[in-house]
Amino acid sequence: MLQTTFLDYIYENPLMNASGVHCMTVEELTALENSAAGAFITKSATLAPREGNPEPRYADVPLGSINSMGLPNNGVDYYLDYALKYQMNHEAPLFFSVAGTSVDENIALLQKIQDSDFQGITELNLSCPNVPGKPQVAYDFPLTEKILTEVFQFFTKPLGVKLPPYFDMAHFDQMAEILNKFPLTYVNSINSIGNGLYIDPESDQVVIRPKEGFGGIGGEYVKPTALANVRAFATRLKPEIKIIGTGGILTGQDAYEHLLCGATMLQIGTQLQKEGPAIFERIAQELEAIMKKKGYQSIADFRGKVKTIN
Ligand SMILES: CC(C)(C)CCc1c(C(=O)O)[nH]c(=O)[nH]c1=O
Repeated sequence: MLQTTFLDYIYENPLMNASGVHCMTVEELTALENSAAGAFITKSATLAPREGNPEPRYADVPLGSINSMGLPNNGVDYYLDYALKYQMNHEAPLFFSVAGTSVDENIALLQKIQDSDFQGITELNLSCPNVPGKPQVAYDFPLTEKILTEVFQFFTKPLGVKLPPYFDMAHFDQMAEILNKFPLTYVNSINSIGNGLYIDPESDQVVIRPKEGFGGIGGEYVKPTALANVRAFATRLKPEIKIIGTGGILTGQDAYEHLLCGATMLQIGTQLQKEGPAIFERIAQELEAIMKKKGYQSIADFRGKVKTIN
């Protein structure tokens, strides 16, 4: 009932982890393999391993989470090694995330993947930092177009981009116009809402050490923004660019709403961090129950069919 075709492969369901959550180590990735998740993705990798920011750098809070991890990861070779082993005895394509801390590093990372035997799907995290004083890459439209132009000179494998949220109709239009120029497999929207601040009510203190407590926000807080971004891109991008919906998925109803907005695959971050991989079974069951109640046999029956008020 939840079968989902993505890039010519039929996944059991559209549910997967969001990059960064439960995907840093082989152990965590293996647990996702063994869960009810239809697919899964690795932690955004850089060329060299990175320690990341000093802890505490992640905090669960009542309505979501806040993080300023600083891109801790075991380096691209660690994840490529895992990916090449994984694809030897699994059919379902693995999603592989990369996030260079410079344009050059992004190109080097993708060149490495292009030259490898990796057969899965690559996700370029465009929330990666830019030169100090300039906004993240995905908020720098000319730079985004420059990077994608350079990438598609040599990269021929399936590629998606992970985007931060946008909050202005002109930005949806401008970003979609750029993305429509490239043979992208998908757009993953949204990444955490950048630079939020959470204060502990007991201690009057922020809850993460880096950046004086400023960090990306996930969880319930972000669903309306996530749904808007999914819908905005689903209605602006050429049909061959699919949408992966991420942000604020805690229940089957949240998953259903992302699908109504036009998402094909669904990524879960904060609530996976809170609940563990058992969440995939729960959300799959809740989503199936909603579909049954509404008389749908497949997701294709309602994907993208959110109603407006005419
Ligand atoms: C924010 C960056 C560190 C530039 C990229 C990695 C990342 C992080 C992170 O590793 O801090 N956290 C997120 O919520 N989203 C991300 O894309």
